[in-house]
Amino acid sequence: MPDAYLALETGDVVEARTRAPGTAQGELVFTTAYTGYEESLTDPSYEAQVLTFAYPLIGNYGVREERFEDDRVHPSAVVARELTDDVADWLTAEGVPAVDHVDTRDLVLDIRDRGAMKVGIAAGPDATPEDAKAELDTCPHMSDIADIGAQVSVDEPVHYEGSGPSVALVDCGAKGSIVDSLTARDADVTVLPYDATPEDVEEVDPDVLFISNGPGDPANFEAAEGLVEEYVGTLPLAGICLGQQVIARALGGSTEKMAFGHRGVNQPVRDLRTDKVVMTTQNHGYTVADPGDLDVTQVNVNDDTPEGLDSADLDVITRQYHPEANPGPHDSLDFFDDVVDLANPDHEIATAD
Ligand SMILES: NC(=O)CC[C@H](N)C(=O)O
Repeated sequence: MPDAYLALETGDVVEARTRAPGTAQGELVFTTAYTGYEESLTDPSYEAQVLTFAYPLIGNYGVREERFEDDRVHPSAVVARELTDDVADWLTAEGVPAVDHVDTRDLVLDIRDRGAMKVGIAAGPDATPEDAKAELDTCPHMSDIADIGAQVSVDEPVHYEGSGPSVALVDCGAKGSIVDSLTARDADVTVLPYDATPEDVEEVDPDVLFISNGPGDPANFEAAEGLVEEYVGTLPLAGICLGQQVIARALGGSTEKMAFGHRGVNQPVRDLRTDKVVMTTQNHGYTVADPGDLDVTQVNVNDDTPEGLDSADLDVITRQYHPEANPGPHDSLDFFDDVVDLANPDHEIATAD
């Protein structure tokens, strides 16, 4: 007997089994990643989304805090073919609804056909399809969640002492492993709130300004865009995922929503300078449509969307994918060497031509 329901924007109601009770709403997205569920479920970029795992069994190697990217679960609900008790217990304790016994192959095909869509979920002994529909009816469009940055960012600056270059990391929902990747290279990292002002940056007096990943529409991160406009040409700039999108927007470019985005750990990316392909971890639903003053240096092999933007003149390097590789292949960890090297006056940025 089903005791959970997913109300889709298609009008369909999908029956499921409750693994963690509650009601939830959000944008229904899927990841094809077959490992890394702890990292994905604690990735702030998944805020306000309902995460469907395309891989059929999730949780088979337990739940360990040392693999978390943040101190809480970010998707508003979780959908799978089968979730282990470890994951179900964790999500129950976190108060995040989770359902399984769903034909996720079918659901993923729906999302691919229709594009990312809103979903309402009701799970638990008293749940009804009407409860799920009521959640769907009040679910905002992702781009309309204007304060999404406030839901995922630090409130006050946080400092990680290091002997190397100073990096101001604007926290639009930063994954912990981005901080770790910088501190592992001796960077002195100050994490600033998503709405940091130029005065906040001046207090840090960084060598590099870094805009982090984060959830939702990059258009809702105006303060970070303002920092890029303020410091381009004065400070070297770097960005990952939402950071790439914010930097492109600030430098005369634009972003747009994708049909269903890229979420997984085997997205192929071609470097236009070397013609080499690397495998990457991705989690995004928006993309840079116009790179503005930046050069496209890397593209997605599947759909040609920009994966890397650089400018030697403006001193900027960005990636759309997640080079910190938690989870995922380690092919691109050297991006962080390049970020730290931006503080070196003799650094060189190789652009595509
Ligand atoms: N991981 C991210 O930073 C995601 C960026 C943005 N929220 C998107 O969905 O495209």
